Amino acid sequence: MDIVTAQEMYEWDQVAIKSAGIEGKILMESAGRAAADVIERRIPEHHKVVVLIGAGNNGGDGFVIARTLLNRGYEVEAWQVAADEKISGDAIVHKEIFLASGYSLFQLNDWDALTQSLEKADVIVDAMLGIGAKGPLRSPFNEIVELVNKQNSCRIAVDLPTGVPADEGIEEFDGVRADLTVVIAALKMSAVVQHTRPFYGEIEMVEIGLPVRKLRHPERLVWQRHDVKRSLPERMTNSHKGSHGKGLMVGGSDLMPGSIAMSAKAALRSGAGLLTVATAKEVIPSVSSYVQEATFLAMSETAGKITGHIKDDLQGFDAAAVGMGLGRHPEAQELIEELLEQIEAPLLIDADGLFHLKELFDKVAQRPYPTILTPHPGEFARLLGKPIKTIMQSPFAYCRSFACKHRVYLVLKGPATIITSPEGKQRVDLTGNAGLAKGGTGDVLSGILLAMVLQGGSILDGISNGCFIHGTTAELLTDEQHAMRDLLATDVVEGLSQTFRTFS
Ligand SMILES: NC(=O)C1=CN([C@@H]2O[C@H](COP(=O)(O)OP(=O)(O)OC[C@H]3O[C@@H](n4cnc5c(N)ncnc54)[C@H](OP(=O)(O)O)[C@@H]3O)[C@@H](O)[C@H]2O)[C@@H](O)CC1
Ligand SMILES: [K+]
Repeated sequence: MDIVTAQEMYEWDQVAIKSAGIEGKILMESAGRAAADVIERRIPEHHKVVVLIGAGNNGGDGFVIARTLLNRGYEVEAWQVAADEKISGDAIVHKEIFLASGYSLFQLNDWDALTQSLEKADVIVDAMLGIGAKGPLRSPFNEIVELVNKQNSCRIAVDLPTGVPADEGIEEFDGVRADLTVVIAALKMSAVVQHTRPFYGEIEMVEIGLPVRKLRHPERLVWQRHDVKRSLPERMTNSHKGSHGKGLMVGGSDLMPGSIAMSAKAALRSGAGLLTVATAKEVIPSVSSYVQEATFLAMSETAGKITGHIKDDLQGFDAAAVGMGLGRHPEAQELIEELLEQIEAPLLIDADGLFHLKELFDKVAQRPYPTILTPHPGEFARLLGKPIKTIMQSPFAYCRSFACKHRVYLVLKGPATIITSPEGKQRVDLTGNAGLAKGGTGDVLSGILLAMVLQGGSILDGISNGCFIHGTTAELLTDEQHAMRDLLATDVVEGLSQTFRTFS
């Protein structure tokens, strides 16, 4: 599923009109009818529907929705909330069809009448503004949005909730708080950005007949189950442990032995062939009691933290991960530096491994092998030297410029995890739930990602699949055995087999 900016959506529109000869009014008819189908499926026949119609093409969709629902016998009041002379483009055509079909249109001459109508409505359809909204809402839209948000009715937005910007990066706005948004043709960026996402409510996308093969796809999409099915490497029946990669995991300390233990177990549960855990000597017994399948490399330590250099040969590994439970002591920086220089394979850096990374950016960019960074927003903010709030208002832009500049794969973790390649391709993983908001789940994710990288295929597909599998496991577990409150990172490790079975 593509994620587009308003500009990209307008370009698609032009391709449809100019290259494929699909007129705008046909697209509008398709959009409106498809949205009406969604609405019809959601509401009982006796429900009273009010459709709020603006002046542009979003309003045009509204005329089609109102007519379609009236044709199908619903009780609908269509309210044109913009002045007649403002109605523009294809919306004029659909207003004429609406009127010529014998239906009456309410106009905003009397606020009391609109208020009463909204108060009586079971469903309010918001077709006032879509991707064409610019700047803070002007009158009467600002007042109407406030009024709509006060009602107890079900609010269904068309394309995007009125007032919500389509793109990222806009902080100040007020918008309709929708229960459901029927998204037209592609997800708009704001649908997955933290501060705008809640305005959308549930999301359902409709297809409107755009010429998909002719469109320039933005290399920014939601990674879905069918993508995982298509790209997850198959396990051959004649494979052996060496066929699935030899991984190295470096981290752990006396006060955080669980991090690396869960990470290692998650890697093995996700298909890693062989795994070596390099950790402080005194930590090995507690890690090995949880992960019997791993081998160990005892690192020299001071006060329970890894301090020494890796003496062993690092050449034989197919991928490595570092940082889980490592600690933030100064010697950790030297260790990371050493791994950046010596690991001749993909290297994933997580958690405490990211703490000193700012000082090592030049080493990261110089690596001729892939580097994968998996920060949460706080860690990413530290890497960028900017406030979390600033970054989370424009996460796509910050992720892309960072990944391209430092030549890394970046996994910005969150309810909408953004995965970016060094070339700037972006995928969003929307799986998972609040059950994952717990200590240790990040370590589990790192283990899964290491295993995915070890098993071959493209790195971008592998880490996208890993994020999907991690989130889906939480969903499966909270659907069946667990509540979000009690779900633990170790449950996710043990639940992985359930998820993998859905892909076999
Ligand atoms: N493939 C496609 O693209 C398809 C698109 N489709 C649909 O078209 C929608 C995009 O339509 P669009 O471009 O006409 O913009 P739209 O959202 O209706 O807004 C424009 C109106 O808003 C007004 N306005 C702006 N800012 C404002 C503010 N702050 N406060 C108040 N008013 C403000 C502006 O007024 P103006 O600034 O011009 O005075 C103008 O009247 C899209 O979301 C989808 O639903 C489908 O039909 C089929 C295919
Ligand atoms: K809308």
